[in-house]
Amino acid sequence: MEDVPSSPPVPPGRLILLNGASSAGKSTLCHAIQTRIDEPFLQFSLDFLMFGARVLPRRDPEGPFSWAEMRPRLFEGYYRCLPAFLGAGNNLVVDYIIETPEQWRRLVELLRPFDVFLVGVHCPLDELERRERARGDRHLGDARRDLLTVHTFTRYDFEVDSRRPPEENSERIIAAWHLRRWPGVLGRLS
Ligand SMILES: Nc1ncnc2c1ncn2[C@@H]1O[C@H](COP(=O)(O)OP(=O)(O)OP(=O)(O)O)[C@@H](O)[C@H]1O
Repeated sequence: MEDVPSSPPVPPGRLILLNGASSAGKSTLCHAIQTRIDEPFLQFSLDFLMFGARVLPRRDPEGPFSWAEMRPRLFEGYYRCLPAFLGAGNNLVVDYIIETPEQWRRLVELLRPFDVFLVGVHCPLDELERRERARGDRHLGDARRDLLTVHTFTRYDFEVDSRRPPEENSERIIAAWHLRRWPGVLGRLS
């Protein structure tokens, strides 16, 4: 029987993962990276499932669905998408707010085999709260709550001060990404 020609194997995609408090400017930075970097990166944010595209049904306190029940399933589903996209050869630029050690452990477990560049996005509380108020689409107090813990779970491959313009920070992140060492911080975690 003749061999059926198969496609050459696709190398896994690379991940640039931005962690910082709500309103730190992560999504803005993801977009700035995407538009400047010299190869395609898909932006894939948990926000796309939470705030857009009618993925979630109603979740006001009176129901009819229990957000407390749905939340861990939604998050776990999102986490599992990341290695799926990377394994299929897609580069990803992702923003995330690490909230608990369990979340971080799960992400490390799923992402350890991949080339991950971990970026801490820092912003002081007064500026976070100014942005939070100006946006009007975020719950006031989320940024303050996040800031207490978000940077306590891991070290980073690179860090930025998000008071700097996103154009400047994205250029710095891209330059550092090109010079990254292997494995990165996430890959060196046990
Ligand atoms: N460097 C910056 N200087 C001033 N404002 C900024 C800067 N970066 C982002 N912003 C503004 O801050 C707000 C929040 O930005 P963005 O949506 O990127 O934050 P985020 O970290 O992704 O937030 P969330 O996690 O809540 O989705 C937006 O109104 C954005 O225009």
